[in-house]
Amino acid sequence: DQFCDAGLGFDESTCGTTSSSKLLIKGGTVVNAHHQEVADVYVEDGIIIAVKPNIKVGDDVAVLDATGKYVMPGGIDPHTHLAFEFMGTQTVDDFFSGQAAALAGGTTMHIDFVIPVNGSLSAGLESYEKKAKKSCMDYGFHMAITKWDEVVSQEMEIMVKEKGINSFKFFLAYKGALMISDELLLQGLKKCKSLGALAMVHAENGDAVYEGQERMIELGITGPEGHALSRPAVLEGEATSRAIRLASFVNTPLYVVHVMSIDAMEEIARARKAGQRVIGEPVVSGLILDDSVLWDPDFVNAAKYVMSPPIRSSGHDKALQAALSTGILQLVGTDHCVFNSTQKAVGIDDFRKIPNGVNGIEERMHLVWDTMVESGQISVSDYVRITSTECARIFNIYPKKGAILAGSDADIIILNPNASFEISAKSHHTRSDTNVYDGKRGKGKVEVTISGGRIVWENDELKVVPGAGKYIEMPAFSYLFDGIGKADAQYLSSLRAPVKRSQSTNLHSS
Ligand SMILES: NC(=O)NCCC(=O)O
Ligand SMILES: [Zn+2]
Ligand SMILES: [Zn+2]
Repeated sequence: DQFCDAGLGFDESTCGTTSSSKLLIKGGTVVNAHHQEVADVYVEDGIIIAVKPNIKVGDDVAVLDATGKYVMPGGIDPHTHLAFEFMGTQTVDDFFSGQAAALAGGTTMHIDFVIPVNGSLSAGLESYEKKAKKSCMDYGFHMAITKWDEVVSQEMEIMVKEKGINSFKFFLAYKGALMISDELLLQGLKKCKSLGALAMVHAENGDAVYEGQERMIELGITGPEGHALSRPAVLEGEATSRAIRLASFVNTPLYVVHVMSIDAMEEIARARKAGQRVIGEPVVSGLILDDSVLWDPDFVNAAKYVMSPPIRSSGHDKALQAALSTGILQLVGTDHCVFNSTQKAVGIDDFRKIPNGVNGIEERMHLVWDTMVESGQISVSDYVRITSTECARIFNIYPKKGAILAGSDADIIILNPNASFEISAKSHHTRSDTNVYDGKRGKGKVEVTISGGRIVWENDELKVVPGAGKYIEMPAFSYLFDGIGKADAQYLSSLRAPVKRSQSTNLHSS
């Protein structure tokens, strides 16, 4: 058995496999999204075989003592960008380094966004399949739609029916690059609905953002603060509202990615209250940071926080936390999209050129625990729901993922609520030289990560194997589509009801 250390100087070519295929986790509190109990968890060949008290095993089984600790499903990050070519450069984390960082922080699966090549979905998928060959943990794909024609429409069908992709992202921002029109969004929503695929939106008004950027430059505001000032929350609220209303018009479920503001969150709350199927995904940066950092006189420090939609002023963070704890927002992502300080420095004289994106894949599980559970805002079960189970349900891979149940994949973490964590750009596992959470400390530490039945993180050591990660196909028609057809049928029959008109007295022939 040979493992690979994911630290600096790692040589992917020298790695072998693997650890004991039989594992018993003893005496921990096993937490699922709807239940928790003290029990043992027995794992064989990457699958959970049994969850019950006092499981007896032979000497050939590796035993982990989890007494006094929580045994939970590994995190699933619904929103990442690894090896992403964006704004003239490429993210520093690829499918190996990003996933290694994830495992060190208790995340055992992520869903990344395939970007089409010149609008071609199949070319985009081919390129991401190559990038993902070095994966050391399980992953799935969403796909962006960047242009519209008959070929794209047919390729969407292939992606869903043959390639295991059940979600498509529409960018309403990044004018001149990824941004699409309302006309395309409508076509895309209709196609998603017919395929049982989930439409996702990056909700900012890209035309207005462009206008806001011009304004800032005219005013001579060229630093990172110009990023926040040029794309205020009202533009996120507008695009969120527009996308939600168009999804309502088509009657198809909608997933709003990186909800960063009260404005966007309130649009989601309103729609959900009216019975619409809208999912809201806050990301860790929006939950715990505020935009004061963008005014830091040190460019390197300010630029590392540039992402879109921008991190908002203090108050939005707390409101998003409250929305998460009360079910207005459903799950937490990261939008992990990392550029180092040299890459960010391209925008030293013009904030519009700073590559957009922040880290989070390694930090999400700790920061959500500390912010939401330690503070008393949510229960441990709800923690499992918002970091893992809800994602698995939305993308239709539950209970293979997102649960500690017999038959589920053995993606498991052991979290010690009495230990503490500290985040540092010096010791983190992403390839970036900066970290937007540098210096943050908190309670609750992921002491063990098990991925596909193998212990990959223990005693602060990472042992990962490139190529060990599997592509997880995600079937269409998740629970979000249940009943959509019935609602359509009711609507249609209401339209077909004859209109009773009396003979008009004003119409008479001469
Ligand atoms: N969010 C961000 O700034 N970068 C990644 C691309 C996106 O998700 O919009
Ligand atoms: Zn986005
Ligand atoms: Zn993103």
